[in-house]
Amino acid sequence: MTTPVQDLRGTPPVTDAAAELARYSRVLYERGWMPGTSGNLSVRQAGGLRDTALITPSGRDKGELTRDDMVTVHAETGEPRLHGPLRASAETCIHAAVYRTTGAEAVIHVHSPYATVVACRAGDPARRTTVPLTRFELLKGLGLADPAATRVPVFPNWSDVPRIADDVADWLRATPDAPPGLLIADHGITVWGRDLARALARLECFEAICQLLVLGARSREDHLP
Ligand SMILES: CSC[C@@H](O)[C@@H](O)C(=O)COP(=O)(O)O
Ligand SMILES: [Zn+2]
Repeated sequence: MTTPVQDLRGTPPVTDAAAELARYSRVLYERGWMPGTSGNLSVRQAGGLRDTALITPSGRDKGELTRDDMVTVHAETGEPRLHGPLRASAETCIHAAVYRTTGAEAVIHVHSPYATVVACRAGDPARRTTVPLTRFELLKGLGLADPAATRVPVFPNWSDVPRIADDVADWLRATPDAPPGLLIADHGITVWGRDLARALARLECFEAICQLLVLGARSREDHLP
């Protein structure tokens, strides 16, 4: 994908969540991280609407979305809140798993190339594995308790997506110091944060670290607890 990437920092502030989702989706599509309708984004609503989230629709070109395309779902179950013409992302349950087990307010899932290569190499079709990350300066961009080392989980890419969501929720409940992201084998990466800007910044760090790993940088395991 060679189209210039719109500079988020140069665009006017957006006041509503649905328009912000559309804007971030367009930027991620233009970056080449959401090819062929892949990828999905969501934001948890605030205040009295906190039990709901807005998420991108399923099967749509993520570079063409508008604020009117976003779907309202229950934040922690993923069930549709309002029934309209568009179906919520097929991976809504994974976003809901993150919302009910972390303090996340925004979740981004993309099929970015280097994270996907790492997820292919480290993934096991039958069980969860982990990728050790140590020493990389970019770890400081993940908001970790210990910025020197972490292990990123790689979940099996079950065809039954709710099974992936159950694996994710189980692991996040059992791993209080989990990094704010996960890999799905042969599939992609999901990252979260207190808002879309923070989730995007963390996604960029994950993708850049995965690029270093693919290019041959070694992440020694001898620093891991
Ligand atoms: C191009 S197939 C990609 C999908 O199977 C899925 O992995 C994905 O990321 C997007 O699903 P969606 O239901 O559009 O949110
Ligand atoms: Zn996907």
